[in-house]
Amino acid sequence: MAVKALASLAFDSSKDPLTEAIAPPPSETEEERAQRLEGEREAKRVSDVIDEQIDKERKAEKPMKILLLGQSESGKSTTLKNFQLMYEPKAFRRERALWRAIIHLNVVQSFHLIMDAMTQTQRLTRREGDDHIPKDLPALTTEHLKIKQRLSPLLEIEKSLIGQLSPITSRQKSPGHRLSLKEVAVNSASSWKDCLQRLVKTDRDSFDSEEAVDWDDPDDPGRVIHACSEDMIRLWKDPVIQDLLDKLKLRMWEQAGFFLDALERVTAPRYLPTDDDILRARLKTLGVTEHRFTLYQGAHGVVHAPHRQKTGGSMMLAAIVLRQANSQCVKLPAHLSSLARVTLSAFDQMLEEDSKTNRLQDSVQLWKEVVSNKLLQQTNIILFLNKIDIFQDKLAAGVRFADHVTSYGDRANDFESTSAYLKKKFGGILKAHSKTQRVFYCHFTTVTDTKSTGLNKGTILSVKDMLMRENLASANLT
Ligand SMILES: Nc1nc2c(ncn2[C@@H]2O[C@H](COP(=O)(O)OP(=O)(O)OP(=O)(O)O)[C@@H](O)[C@H]2O)c(=O)[nH]1
Ligand SMILES: [Mg+2]
Repeated sequence: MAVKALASLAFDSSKDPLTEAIAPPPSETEEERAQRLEGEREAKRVSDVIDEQIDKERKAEKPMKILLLGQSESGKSTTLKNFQLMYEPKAFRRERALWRAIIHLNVVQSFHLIMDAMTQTQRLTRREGDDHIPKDLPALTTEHLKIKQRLSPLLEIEKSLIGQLSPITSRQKSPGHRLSLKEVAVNSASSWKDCLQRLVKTDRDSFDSEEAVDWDDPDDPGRVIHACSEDMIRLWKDPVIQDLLDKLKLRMWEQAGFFLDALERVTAPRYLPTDDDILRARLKTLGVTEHRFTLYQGAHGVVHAPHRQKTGGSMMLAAIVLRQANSQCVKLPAHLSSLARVTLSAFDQMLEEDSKTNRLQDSVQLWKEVVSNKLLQQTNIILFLNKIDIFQDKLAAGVRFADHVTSYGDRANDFESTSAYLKKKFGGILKAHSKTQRVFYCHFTTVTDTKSTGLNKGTILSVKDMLMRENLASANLT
C-alpha cells in the first residue's frame, strides 16, 4: 500500500502546483519572456547579496582562537596582560590594588635573595682554601650586617603575603641560579585574585584609584615595606653589595619581577602600580588559563560604539604550557592560531630541572614539538623571540652568544647578526616540520614595553593578518 502511494506521488509530481504556479504562461510573448528573465536575474542578485551578508556575519561572529605556548618565564602571562590592557583597559586598571601586593612580594623576595647572598658570603669567607668559593669575595662590614638585621621584618612580610595567596599557591625553585628562592606560583584554575581581594577594599569600581587600598589598615604590608625603604635603597646601591652580587653571578636586573631600580617609588606610602609596573610584576602560573577578549575597530585605537563596530568577533586566548597540557582534558579548537614565546635572553642559562640543558636549546626543542604537533598542523603560528631588552644588555656587557650556541661560530656578537641567525634557524624548523606551507611570523619583542617593541606593533598586525588569511581560507579564496 505504502509503495503504491509513493509511486503515485512521484507520478503526480509533474503536476506540482508550485511548478505550475511559477511556470510562464503558455501565451508568453518574446517581450514578456525577456522581462520575466530580467526580473528573475534581479531577484537572484538580491538573494545572493543577502546570502553573502549572512555569510559575512556568520564568519565575523566566529571566534578566533589563539594558543599561547612557551617555557616558564617566557612572557605568556605578560602577553595576556598586554591584551587585557589593549582591549579591556578598565578591567586591567581595576586590578591595580591587587598587583600592588604582588609587586611588594617581588621586592621583598629580591631582598630575601640579597640577604641570602650576604649570609652565604659570611659562611664562605670562613672556609679558606676551598676551590669552589668564588675568588675575591668582598668583605661585609658590621654596618652591612646591621642593615641586614634591620631588614629581617621583610621576611615576615614575605610569609604573610604568601599566606594571603594560600591555599592556592605552591612554591617552586626559580630557574637559573645557585642561590635561588622558592618561587610562588598560582594555579590558573583557581581565583587567586579573589583571595587577594581580602587585601583591598571591596568596592570594585574604585580599584583604579587610591580608594582601593585601605591606607589605614595597620596590617598592610606596605607599611613595613615603607619603614624599611631607606635601608633597602642603601643596601641595593652599596658598591660592596653590587660587587658581591656580581661575584656570585646574581644578576638581579635579569630576574623576573625586578623593581630594585624603582625602590623609592614602589615603597612610597601611597604607592599604586602603573601599567608598566603591572606588566613587570611576576607571579608564576600553573595549568591552563583561558581568556576571552572582544576586538573592536576604532580610530587610533579608541574604542567606538563597540556593539556595532565589532570587527574580529570575540577572541579566545588560551595560555597553555604544552608540556603541562594533558591532551585528554585540553581540547584544541578548530580555527586556531598559536603564539609561541621564546626567552631570547636565556641563551646563557640552564634549565632548573635539568642543569645540563641550555634554555635556548630547550626552546628550540619546544618549537620543534609545537610546529610538528599533529593537532597544530593546520594552525598559523607566530613566534615571539622575547626579552630582547635583556638580550641586548647581555651582548653589550660582553656575554658571547657563540659560547653558548656553538653553531653560531665566529659571527659578530651583535643584535643584528644574532637575531638574523635565530630567525633563520626557527624559520627553517617550521618549514622542515610543516606538511603544508605555513607563513612564518616572527617578532622580536620586549613585551613589558608597550611603547616600542611590545605587543602593539608586532602581535596585533600579525594577529590581524592571520585573521584575514583565515577568513580568506574559509571562503576558499586562497
Ligand atoms: N625585561 C623583560 N621582562 C619581561 C619581558 N617579558 C616578560 N618579562 C617579565 O618576565 C617575568 C615572567 O613573565 P611571565 O609572563 O610571568 O612568564 P610566563 O610565561 O607566564 O611564565 P609561567 O607562568 O612560569 O609559565 C615577568 O616578571 C615579566 O614581567 C621582556 O620582554 N623583558
Ligand atoms: Mg604565567
